[in-house]
Amino acid sequence: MKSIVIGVAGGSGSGKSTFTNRIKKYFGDDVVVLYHDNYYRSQDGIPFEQRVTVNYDHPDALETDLMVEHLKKLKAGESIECPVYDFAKNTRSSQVLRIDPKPVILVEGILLLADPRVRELLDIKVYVEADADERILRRISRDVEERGRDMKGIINQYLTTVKPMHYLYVEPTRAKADVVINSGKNDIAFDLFVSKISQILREMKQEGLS
Ligand SMILES: Nc1ncnc2c1ncn2[C@@H]1O[C@H](COP(=O)(O)OP(=O)(O)O)[C@@H](O)[C@H]1O
Ligand SMILES: Nc1ccn([C@@H]2O[C@H](COP(=O)(O)O)[C@@H](O)[C@H]2O)c(=O)n1
Repeated sequence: MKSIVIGVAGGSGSGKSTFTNRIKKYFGDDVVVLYHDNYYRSQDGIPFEQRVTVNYDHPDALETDLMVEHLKKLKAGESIECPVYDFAKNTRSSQVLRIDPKPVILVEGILLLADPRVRELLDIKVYVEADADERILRRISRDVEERGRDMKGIINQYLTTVKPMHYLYVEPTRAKADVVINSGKNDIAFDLFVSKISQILREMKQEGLS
């Protein structure tokens, strides 16, 4: 099976998942999503109090080697067993997720475009942009509602690591993108991607490649 791989990067809270999930919902079984977040390193060896002090916005916090290996396998038509990250515990859960290859592979993550090995595997590179104040406001709601965090911790993490790492590692990768979209809820960008992906799927089906 031949696949097209689309990478979606951008700051935390920019709307990457919103955009990616909308594409996934539209195309259903033709699309698989690989979340770089699931490749955050296991912290089982250190106590919880120490886990909350880790810099999760530095490239070293992620096991990108494993994601690159998995992405290569998916591209080669092989299934993978993806780790599943538990944000409330700041470590990997005991679950793994079997992911089967599909004609469209979406890969999503803040630091996706920071790694040349990942960039090399992407056919289309997208950067989702949003103002810093909107990103932090969205992150506060999301982290409280879905990631088991409190305000004090969110603010401290934002000021000590999230913000400085964003300007050091995430924002510079905007220049590596083929397409920069303003907000994950951008209907024009969504329509353009639907039409591009539909065209690619049609060509793959005509050539008998998917
Ligand atoms: N353009 C937008 N307007 C309002 N809320 C948004 C917008 N984009 C995303 N959100 C909300 O912000 C939160 C974070 O968005 P998400 O897509 O998960 O960001 P990311 O994956 O980049 O961290 C979600 O609750 C989402 O519904
Ligand atoms: N244990 C962890 C691991 C990561 N984070 C934060 O997640 C952010 C990336 O995910 P998005 O869905 O927001 O793109 C990143 O900014 C890390 O700070 C965390 O808080 N805890």
